[in-house]
Amino acid sequence: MTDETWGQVCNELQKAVGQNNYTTWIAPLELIDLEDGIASFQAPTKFMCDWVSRNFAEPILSELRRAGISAERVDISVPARRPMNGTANGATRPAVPAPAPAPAAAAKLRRTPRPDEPLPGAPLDSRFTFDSFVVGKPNELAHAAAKRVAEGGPVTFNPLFLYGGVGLGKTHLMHAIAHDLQHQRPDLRVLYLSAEQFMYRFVQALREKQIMDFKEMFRSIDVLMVDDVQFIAGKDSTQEEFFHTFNALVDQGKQIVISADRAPGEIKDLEERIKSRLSCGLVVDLHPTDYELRLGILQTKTEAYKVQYPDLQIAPGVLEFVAHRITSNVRILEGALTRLFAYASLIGREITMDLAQECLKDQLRQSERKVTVEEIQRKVAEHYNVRLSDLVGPKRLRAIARPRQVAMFLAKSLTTRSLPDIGRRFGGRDHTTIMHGIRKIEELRGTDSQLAEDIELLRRLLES
Ligand SMILES: Nc1ncnc2c1ncn2[C@@H]1O[C@H](COP(=O)(O)OP(=O)(O)OP(=O)(O)O)[C@@H](O)[C@H]1O
Repeated sequence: MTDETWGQVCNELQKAVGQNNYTTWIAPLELIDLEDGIASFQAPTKFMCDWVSRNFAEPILSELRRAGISAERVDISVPARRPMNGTANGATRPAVPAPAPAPAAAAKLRRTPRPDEPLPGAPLDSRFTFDSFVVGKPNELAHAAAKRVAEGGPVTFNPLFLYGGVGLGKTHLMHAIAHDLQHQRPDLRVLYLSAEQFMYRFVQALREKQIMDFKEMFRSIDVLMVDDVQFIAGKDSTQEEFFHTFNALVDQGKQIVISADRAPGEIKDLEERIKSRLSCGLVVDLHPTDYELRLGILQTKTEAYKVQYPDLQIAPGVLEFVAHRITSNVRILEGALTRLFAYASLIGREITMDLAQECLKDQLRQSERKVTVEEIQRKVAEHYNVRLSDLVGPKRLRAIARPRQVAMFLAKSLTTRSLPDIGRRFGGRDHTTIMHGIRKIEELRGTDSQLAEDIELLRRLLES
């Protein structure tokens, strides 16, 4: 392949993967060879080699093919280094030594990274923008805080700590911040990476004796975003380095955004000093989705699908049904919608309620509540600070009777147990007593907002 053809392939790749990804991941590659359908490249580091192989091999192959080059496989390696003490720990060596890079390339690979070089973070998902993020009660604070950071103005809270369960939009918001900053403040050096990648790069820098480069690179960043920070818990030297990086950046007034699956204080095996540093800024919880947010997300994504499948009709009530029944997280909700559209387009039928039930039966079964009456009793007793034995016992004091009725109400609405069955689990009460308890709560819920809140909170706790 001529340099000119490779240049054209690069131009196309730039369009396909985006400027940022291209500069960070593709530009540093050195094309070494193209033989027997194998396109061989060298990458400056092992990390880069793994990342590009995993994420960019496909686009490279398809652009090569579009340029008329028959390529079956992309092979990326790092330049062979002379082992310091025999072979590296059990590492297998390639059967054929990797070709030596051209002198210019070798010089490039050994050069110490300078602060003005592109940052080796993780690629950003172009779909994760503020425009595509649906805002509702459970995520409005997180969204507002992320928007503030994305303006790139003076740092008002540091760090911004976003936490919440799986698939609730933490990564989406972080990518959205990075996209906006790239657009509005191209002068800022923004780095997004997962805590796992932070560790990987740190360990690699230690191994390659490039720890000063590592420190210098991380301290040159204006906005650092680290996803899933719980990953570094229990990893002592990574935590130590993270702590120093964090402090150095905060001292320089640089913005930090962190995400985790739980609040800083609740991350097990994370050093106390890190917990307290992480709690210093704004800590925001992404709550589990509620019905309105799920419906909003489904409606927004359906609009996009209608462009893709203009002939498909969706019957009234289907989105409401899905929003009602699939409550686990947004990733699963999105998966259900994708499946629905793909299925309907394959069989060429309107998306009706029947079709949705048929097509999503596995997802619906999985999300069926499996909460037990005993669990409900335990949680209610905890919440109202009464003894479990009292909750199911005979005492008639209001302070116990009311929580008992709440537990009966939740048992009826969250399980499939019959009234006599529930009665048996409440100390052998008659089914009419259970019915009376449920009615009482239904009635009070309309007038007593505290009670309504308690029930909503308990329901969420039990369903999460
Ligand atoms: N409010 C929202 N509006 C639109 N899409 C959303 C919203 N919340 C989440 N999503 C989508 O749900 C999927 C999962 O979100 P994301 O990857 O950000 O979750 P996460 O909180 O980082 O979870 P994890 O901890 O598992 O990585 C993504 O496709 C994302 O675009």
